[in-house]
Amino acid sequence: MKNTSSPRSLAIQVLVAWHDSGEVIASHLDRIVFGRDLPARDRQLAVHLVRGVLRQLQYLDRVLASYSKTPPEKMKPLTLMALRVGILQLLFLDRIPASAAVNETVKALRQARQPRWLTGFVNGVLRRIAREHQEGRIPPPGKMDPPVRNHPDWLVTRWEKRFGRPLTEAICTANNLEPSLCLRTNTLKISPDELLHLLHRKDIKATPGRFAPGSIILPGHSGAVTSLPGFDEGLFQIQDEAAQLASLLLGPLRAGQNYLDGCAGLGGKSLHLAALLEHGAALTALEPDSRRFRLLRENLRRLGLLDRVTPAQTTLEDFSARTTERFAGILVDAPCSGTGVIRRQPDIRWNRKATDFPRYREKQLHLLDQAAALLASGGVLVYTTCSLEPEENEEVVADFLEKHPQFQLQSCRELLPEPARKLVDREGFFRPTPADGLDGFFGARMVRGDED
Ligand SMILES: C[S@@+](CC[C@H](N)C(=O)[O-])C[C@H]1O[C@@H](n2cnc3c(N)ncnc32)[C@H](O)[C@@H]1O
Repeated sequence: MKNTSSPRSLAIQVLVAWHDSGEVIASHLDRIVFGRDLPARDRQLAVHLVRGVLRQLQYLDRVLASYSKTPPEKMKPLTLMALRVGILQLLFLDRIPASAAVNETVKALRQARQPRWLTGFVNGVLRRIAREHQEGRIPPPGKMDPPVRNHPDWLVTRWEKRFGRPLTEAICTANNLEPSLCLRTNTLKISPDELLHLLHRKDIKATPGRFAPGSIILPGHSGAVTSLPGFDEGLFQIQDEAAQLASLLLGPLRAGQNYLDGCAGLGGKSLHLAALLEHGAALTALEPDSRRFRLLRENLRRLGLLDRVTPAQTTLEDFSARTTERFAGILVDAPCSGTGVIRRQPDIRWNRKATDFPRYREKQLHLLDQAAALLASGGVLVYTTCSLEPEENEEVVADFLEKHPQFQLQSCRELLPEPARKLVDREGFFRPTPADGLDGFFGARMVRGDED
């Protein structure tokens, strides 16, 4: 498709590239939308359209199927994505007039040099859908027969077996809504109350989070996070409350002790752990991926934490092979399928296969084995994922404990503030789901006893 930069065109280009490559949507958004000099409004609309299509994909196709003789699965990706982007605007984006939704979508196809018969077909389908929607004849996803969940059937079936139907429905519903942005206050620089004041002074709607101390929710905020007041000064980081609570599971981070974040990524939890260190305690943060490591360093610098945290670009395996140091606590926030964060990364539901879970499990167990060897006697090992799947969570912990009988499971309950304790199950695992208004997470805390 020719590179044009209207928001509809860009959204269609991103979705086609995602369809053709099978790569995560973020890489295409980075290249096609963020890598371009665009007015902020256009960028926001393009992103909104992409994310909306991914959240409503099955529903959009069900609606489309009733207005087109060619079934959606037989259409060329470009036609299909344009129709999905068009229908999304008609059915979900009230602030866009129907005429603009239709005309601009058709224009994007013309700019992509599509033949007249095709633009005519798309125009006709979208106009009929617009008319029938105005007449109230298109039922919403939950009122379709059968209801549309906008998740692959295999995943819904798997969740229904474990969670039951009501909780599965609640999770799917939450995953189909744009979640609010959540901040973690950098309490080393500002108090949560002062940060709330600062946001309110700029007319930004902000409320304290329900579970994590120092968390702030920005309901309905859709602008760039970099333009929020206090971003450049490092007064906060973006982090869901569930992830904020997960860091607390390693606590308390005692004076004079050394701690390790074995899979630091961009530093979400390292930044938080750094703020929790008691006097003289230190944190080492490992991340092998060069792009992530660069962003980890940038984040540590922005929040003013480079004196508390030593970042190292390496794998846990290489680090373990080189060091003789033993740590009082290690966090393994392992790579995972991410089925708990589908509401923030809506493409995950379409990118995953059931056969992915055993592959992740193997890597997760391997990382825990590596971490175990680096832990001092009496040390704490915290294992977290943003997956809802047992293969990656309690089954990994069970395998690990069987292999390492010197470790004992401890309940996560006591480590969490009162409102968050209900997110811990009977076995002591931390297990929020999107139905709690949080990202889906898993956390286990294990303590190393005497050597065997
Ligand atoms: C779930 S992400 C970490 C997220 C991060 N803790 C946060 O809170 O933002 C997992 C990270 O593990 C890294 N990783 C993958 N293999 C690794 C290994 N062998 N050793 C250490 N880190 C690894 C990945 O590059 C990825 O950034």
